[in-house]
Amino acid sequence: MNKIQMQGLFFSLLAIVVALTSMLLVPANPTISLVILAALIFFFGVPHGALDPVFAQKLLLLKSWQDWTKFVIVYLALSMLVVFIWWQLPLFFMGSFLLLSVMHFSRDLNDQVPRVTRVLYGGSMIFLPTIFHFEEMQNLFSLILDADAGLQIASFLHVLAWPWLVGILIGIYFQFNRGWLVGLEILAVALLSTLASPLVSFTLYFCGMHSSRHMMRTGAYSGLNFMKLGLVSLGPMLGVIFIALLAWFYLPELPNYERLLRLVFVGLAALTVPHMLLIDRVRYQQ
Ligand SMILES: CC1=C(/C=C/C(C)=C/C=C/C(C)=C/C=C/C=C(C)/C=C/C=C(C)/C=C/C2=C(C)CCCC2(C)C)C(C)(C)CCC1
Ligand SMILES: [Fe+2]
Repeated sequence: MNKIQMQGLFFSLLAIVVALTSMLLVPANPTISLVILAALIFFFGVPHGALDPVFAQKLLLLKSWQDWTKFVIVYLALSMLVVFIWWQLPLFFMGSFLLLSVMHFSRDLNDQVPRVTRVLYGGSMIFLPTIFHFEEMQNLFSLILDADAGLQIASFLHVLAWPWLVGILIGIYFQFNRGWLVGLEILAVALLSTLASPLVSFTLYFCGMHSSRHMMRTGAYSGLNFMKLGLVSLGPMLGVIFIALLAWFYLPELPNYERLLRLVFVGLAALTVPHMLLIDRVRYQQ
């Protein structure tokens, strides 16, 4: 079993345990839970994007400091454009963000898995929570956008959730026949997103699967060891802290829960666009 397979196995077992025990957990104070989840996302999820310079250097052939400056400006401009769209066209913003996320998450699985199964896997984090946690999902989307848009998005996801579940169960069945471990990974993500509360399931998936796997692949792609990858990510992580502090003060005066929720999800959406544009190219050139 190679390192990626071990990561997949470890994540799957943890996700299944969390999914099955999540019903027994007593609901905690929402603001404190959100602070803990946001910290986990920051320390274990965001660093996978902070490694984007590794890909940028190889793919865009960045050499001089002028090249790097241009890269940083374009990256920041794309992120700012996303924030502008959230502000002006909330429904369009969320629809596109969710669609891009499905495509982005589907790349956790390797190319040997049929595309339709990968897409079903990538969307499970987004569609399946509306089956048993509709109200919580509606509430979260309403806080990030507004009450109207929140209801529309959650209802749309809810309509597709059952067919999505049936589709993914069929995908899991076929995948188990091809290779049990990938089948187990898909099953774990499907169980986690259906049963656990949406923010817990997203955080565990994002840190334990999406981000961990991407960081391991980045190590293999670049040949850099853990220490060197840490050094590469330091600059972008400091950049993110700086931008997050600025954003916190510019966000309108809202209750802390709402403010933090917006910071996390609008922030992730803003970073997703340049991050995806870069990571997509890696796929095509490999
Ligand atoms: C390099 C660079 C940098 C940095 C960067 C970074 C650090 C990145 C990162 C990136 C990242 C980090 C990415 C991420 C992604 C993410 C995603 C893709 C997500 C998704 C999500 C979702 C889809 C969700 C959903 C939901 C909601 C919204 C609500 C509730 C429920 C749920 C959960 C379902 C800077 C800017 C400094 C500068 C320039 C250069
Ligand atoms: Fe990513």
